Amino acid sequence: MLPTQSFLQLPAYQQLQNHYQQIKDRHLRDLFAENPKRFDHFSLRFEDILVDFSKNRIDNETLTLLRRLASEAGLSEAIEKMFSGDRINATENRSVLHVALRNRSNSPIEVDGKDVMPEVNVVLDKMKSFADRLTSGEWKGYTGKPITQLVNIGIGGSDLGPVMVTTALKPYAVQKDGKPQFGVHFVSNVDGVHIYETLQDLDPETTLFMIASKTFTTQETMANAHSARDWFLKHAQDESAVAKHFVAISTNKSEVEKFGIDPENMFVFWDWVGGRYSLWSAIGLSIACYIGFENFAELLEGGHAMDQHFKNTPLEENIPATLALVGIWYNNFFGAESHAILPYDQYMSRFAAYFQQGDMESNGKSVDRNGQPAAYQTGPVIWGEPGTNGQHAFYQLIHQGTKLIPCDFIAPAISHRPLGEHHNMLLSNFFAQTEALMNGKSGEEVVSELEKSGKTREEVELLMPFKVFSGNRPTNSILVKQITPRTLGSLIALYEHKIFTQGVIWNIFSFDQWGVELGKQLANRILPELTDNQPVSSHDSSTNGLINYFKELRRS
Ligand SMILES: O=P(O)(O)OC[C@H]1O[C@H](O)[C@@H](O)[C@@H](O)[C@@H]1O
Repeated sequence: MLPTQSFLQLPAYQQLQNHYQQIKDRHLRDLFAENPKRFDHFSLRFEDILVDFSKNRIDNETLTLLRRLASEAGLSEAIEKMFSGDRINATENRSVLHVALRNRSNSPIEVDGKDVMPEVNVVLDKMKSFADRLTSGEWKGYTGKPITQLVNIGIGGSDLGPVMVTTALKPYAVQKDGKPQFGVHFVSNVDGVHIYETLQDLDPETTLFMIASKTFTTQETMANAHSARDWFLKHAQDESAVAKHFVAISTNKSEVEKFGIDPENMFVFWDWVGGRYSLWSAIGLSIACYIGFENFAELLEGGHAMDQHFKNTPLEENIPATLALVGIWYNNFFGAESHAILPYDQYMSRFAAYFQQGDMESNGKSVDRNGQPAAYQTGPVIWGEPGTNGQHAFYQLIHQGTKLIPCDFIAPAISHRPLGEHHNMLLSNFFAQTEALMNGKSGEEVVSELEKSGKTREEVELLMPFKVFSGNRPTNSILVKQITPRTLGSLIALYEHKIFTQGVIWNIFSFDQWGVELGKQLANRILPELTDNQPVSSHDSSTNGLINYFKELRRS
């Protein structure tokens, strides 16, 4: 690995620190008053997606310096390396090519001198033909009935993407008799409750399990897959029936065979696809079956279009880079520790959860690419819920709490389920929230409001401080025409590239995830200790105490 320059040593970092001193006390209200064209200057469009980042505590100088930071960190070289198959995931010695999975131009992308596109296309064709056979009813269960229920068994990257996309694109589900043709279910947690509850309403004759695991060794997924197989065989009583009801999605052929899944029913992907970037690969099989392959291809198209934008657009107009830089501004200069993603679309209810993995597993790192401790903040805590639910839960803290929480508000102009005034009501909240967060409400405004409502002078004085909103709380607004497969593909890719850009600037490796290993190792060590009721003494006093109390409780 070549030594890389620390984030803190980038010349623009120092300049930004000085600039921060000038801007930190400026109020967004004043920035807007000074520049009536602020929206025009600080918003970007991509197809029908509008990204308004004008309600941020930035001016032209901020953006100039942030862009300089990106250039000094070598962002364009890094983009070039990713797209050309360089092994940028250095700690695992792997290329990072989710962009190849959605490379609809089909231009060659090489890993070690070999174009990966032909094999990508072979798998896409296999997915298409499988989805078509399920939909047409040609693929039948062991008693000759067509499949009606799909169960994806996977966790992390082999679960969250398909969950999020099938939820977001439910209006595109393949229809039969006026209803989605397939029920789609996701089992991830090793808690037996998850598989138990899922199987309750399923009929083994019409259920198809997709065992999704890059490694095919993940404890949770293997446990759930074996329980599903046991449940299935209890009914089918015939091993040969498994082939009609279990398919595998993995990079690990030998483990798939060991499990007993016919290699014919295996959909492969490659080590250059990171788990949290894998919904575009065969991991998206449940998506392709549920919404139909044409719509899945549209999702890929949308992702590809955003890839082209990211790769070919100068920093001044580059949407993922701009959102990344604005995020760095708060994370590293204002000291913001978290970032909220707030979709005003019920179908997008899992979007924030999806990017909890996407962002936090990628950029939750404290060692830089030189192997040195990163003496600065890296990835933020990502969280969020759909609007308007969040408003009645945690927005209090965003509006009046002591923490600065930059937020992304996302909304479609057109609802898939227009119903009376619902969508206008939803969108009025979307617009109102970012306005309120920006402007706040001053002491004078509160006093005049209270006086108008007939409060006494004493009451006004008492209440005033609690009703003041300081405002100056930053937001991005992302407004799209409608959440279509293409738009969703672009939005996902937008966030992926935002994460990538931030990782480059923080000089960290965004595509490994060593931090998930230790807990797994220790759980494997503890599991055999739980088989009997003998007290344990091999751990620290807290862990011993907990294990021993657990044994006592289950015995009594
Ligand atoms: O697909 P697999 O191999 O079952 O891994 C599932 C998940 O395991 C770990 O938590 C991490 O490595 C994740 O990135 C991954 O998505």
